[in-house]
Amino acid sequence: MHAAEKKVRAFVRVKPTAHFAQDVIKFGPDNKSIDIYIKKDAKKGVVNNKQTDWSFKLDGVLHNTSQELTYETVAKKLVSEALTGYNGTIMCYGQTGAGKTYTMTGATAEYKHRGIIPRAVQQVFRAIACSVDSFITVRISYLEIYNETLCDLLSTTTSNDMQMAIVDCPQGVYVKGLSIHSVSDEEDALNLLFEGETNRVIAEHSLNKNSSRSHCIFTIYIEDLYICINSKINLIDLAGSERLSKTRSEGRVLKEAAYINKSLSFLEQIIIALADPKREHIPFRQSKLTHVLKDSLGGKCNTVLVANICGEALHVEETLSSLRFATRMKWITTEPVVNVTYDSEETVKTLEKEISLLKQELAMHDSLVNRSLVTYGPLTDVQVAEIKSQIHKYLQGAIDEIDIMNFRQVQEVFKQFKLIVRQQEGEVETRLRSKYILIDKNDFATIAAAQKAGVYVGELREDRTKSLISGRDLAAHLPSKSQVTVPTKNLDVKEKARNEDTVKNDAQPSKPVSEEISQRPSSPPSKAVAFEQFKEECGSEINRIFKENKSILLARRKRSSTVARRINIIKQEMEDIKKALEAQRQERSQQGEYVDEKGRLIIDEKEFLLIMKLKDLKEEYRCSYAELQDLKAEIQYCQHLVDRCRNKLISEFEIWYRESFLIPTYVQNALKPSGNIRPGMIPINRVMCLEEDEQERFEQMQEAMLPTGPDSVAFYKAKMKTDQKVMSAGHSSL
Ligand SMILES: Nc1ncnc2c1ncn2[C@@H]1O[C@H](COP(=O)(O)OP(=O)(O)OP(=O)(O)O)[C@@H](O)[C@H]1O
Repeated sequence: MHAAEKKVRAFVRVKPTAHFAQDVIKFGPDNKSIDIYIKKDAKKGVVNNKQTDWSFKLDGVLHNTSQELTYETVAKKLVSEALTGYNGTIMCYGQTGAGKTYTMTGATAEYKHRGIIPRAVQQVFRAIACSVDSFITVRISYLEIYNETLCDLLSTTTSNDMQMAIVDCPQGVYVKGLSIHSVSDEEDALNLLFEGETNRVIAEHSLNKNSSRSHCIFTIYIEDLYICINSKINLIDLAGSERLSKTRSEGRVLKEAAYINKSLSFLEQIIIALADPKREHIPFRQSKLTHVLKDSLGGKCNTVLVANICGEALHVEETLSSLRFATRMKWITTEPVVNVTYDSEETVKTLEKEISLLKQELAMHDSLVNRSLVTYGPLTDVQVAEIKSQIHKYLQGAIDEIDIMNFRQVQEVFKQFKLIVRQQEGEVETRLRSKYILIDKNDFATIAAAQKAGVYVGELREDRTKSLISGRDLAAHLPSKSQVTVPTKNLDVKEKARNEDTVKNDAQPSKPVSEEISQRPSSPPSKAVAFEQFKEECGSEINRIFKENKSILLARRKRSSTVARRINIIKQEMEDIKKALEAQRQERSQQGEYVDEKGRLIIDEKEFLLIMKLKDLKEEYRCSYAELQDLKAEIQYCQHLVDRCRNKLISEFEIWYRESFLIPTYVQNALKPSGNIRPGMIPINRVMCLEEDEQERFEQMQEAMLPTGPDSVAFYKAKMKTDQKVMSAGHSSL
């Protein structure tokens, strides 16, 4: 991809102070230039050639500028370009205490004062939330360079001296051994930021007790798998740049200051070298800092520098040094390019070559098996129409097979079948809708109303979120008491039982939930007592159906044992008749048998009657046996319904009991009819956790009361989690 040349952008941010040296520091009206005036040193005598005033031109002067405006000016564009595949680097440079960390991370106690990193994280996740067809992954790393040692601020292993090294590779520089963490949302990313912050090595320093003596690089890696681009945003908080003499350091702090000075002066050298187009070799490897920043400074990256300065006259030397550094940075040119995960042009070429080879291979294969008419290109309209007609013939039974020609044709055949299935599904649904009313399965109120009115409510298997109510118009059916409630066969007893129960039900309407809440006893009643109450009130409908099914089952069982008894009697009677017939036959054979002119045996009337009786009994036996079989099937079916009703009754009772007597009042409020949670929707474990979990309650309260609105929730949640971790680490170390 062709890269357009760009300059590094440099801004200066002035830390607010009550003692601003207005005679020394002057801002230009364009808000881009800054002039420094130093009075001539009288001690140096009349001949004093030392320069006393300087003028610097930058991309912007941020004086008395809010964190928000600073972000808008410095970072917003760079972050949005990172989302389109450009690497970006933002660096804060300046003396200790000048506001680098404030600019980069910000004050973590207050959302309004958050710095560039949390805002960049928010911008990235907002962009992800807004994009419809992207598949973006975000990962985070946090590196610290302290005394020329690489340190992983987010290391998950206990020993941090795992071999970390800066590695140059064709894709750029990376730190081997640095942990990179996937994050799914803003809060996740902020958790890592705050965790890293607490891990930063803090050294005591005579200028600022909490001065950071290390360089920190927070990196956001973005990868869009959908459009195959990736990028990273390096957000760098450099160590204080003050000169050694001024720090009055000693011992370890002196050593730290020496390292810092060395790496920053190497950084300065690199910047001078980069700004010189004639320079061929840039000594990036001189220090860890410059090596890590190789991509960000001289590379294909958008780079922004913020020089943080103090406004007091006392710090004018450091201010001058920082402004010089910023001006030099502005000379550097970069060539930002989109990082494509793979070279699409090259891939297309390779694939085209492969396709043409495969086509040749196929043609050769076809000619070997004498298949000369096969084509492998996309199907024409005529070919698609031919396939359609074949499928219709196949479905009508006119043909038994569809000829398979090639893979495209097979795909088209499946596509056409799918279309036909969809079309038929649509027709079936239209037919169902003309006969039934579909209601949402979770719309318990409507379902309960329908059931109460005796309307059969079934479930559509294809779409389990819908329930099915028979009848064209629910309103028309609700008052009707004659609808079937349970999907049984024509069971005669159910009608009467239901009508009786429905009348009872109508006389005892369920109490509204809010009323129940207000009447809640101080301690929960025993389950046995509560169960009776439940059956009378909320569970009356399911209890009614349960009782109804049970009575049907009992009736069927009674009938079944009557029929079984009758079968046994018939069997006994048949045995007796068979014996009597046998005796008759023996008697006949002893007395001599008579036959008619056609040679058929003649029997007496008694024997004839016995045979007829046996025939009737056999028929009765057959019918009773068939009825018994039917009854057995019905009993099994009814038993199944009774079991289901019993289970439902018990499970609904359990939910009702917990929600009525065990859930805390503030959750009860959410369960009120006006609340967005309906009874039975909250898993009880979670509800009980809520009661125990003060933490979560606190979070809820925070969400409701945050002064800066819902945007700040992720920030405060992450902050709170980090504080808790620190506190618990503190407790455990006590
Ligand atoms: N623009 C600003 N507005 C308000 N307060 C600021 C601003 N800049 C810095 N501060 C405050 O000044 C103090 C020092 O700032 P900060 O810690 O950011 O300095 P630093 O340059 O990062 O120092 P170090 O080199 O030690 O990391 C902090 O208390 C910070 O809140």
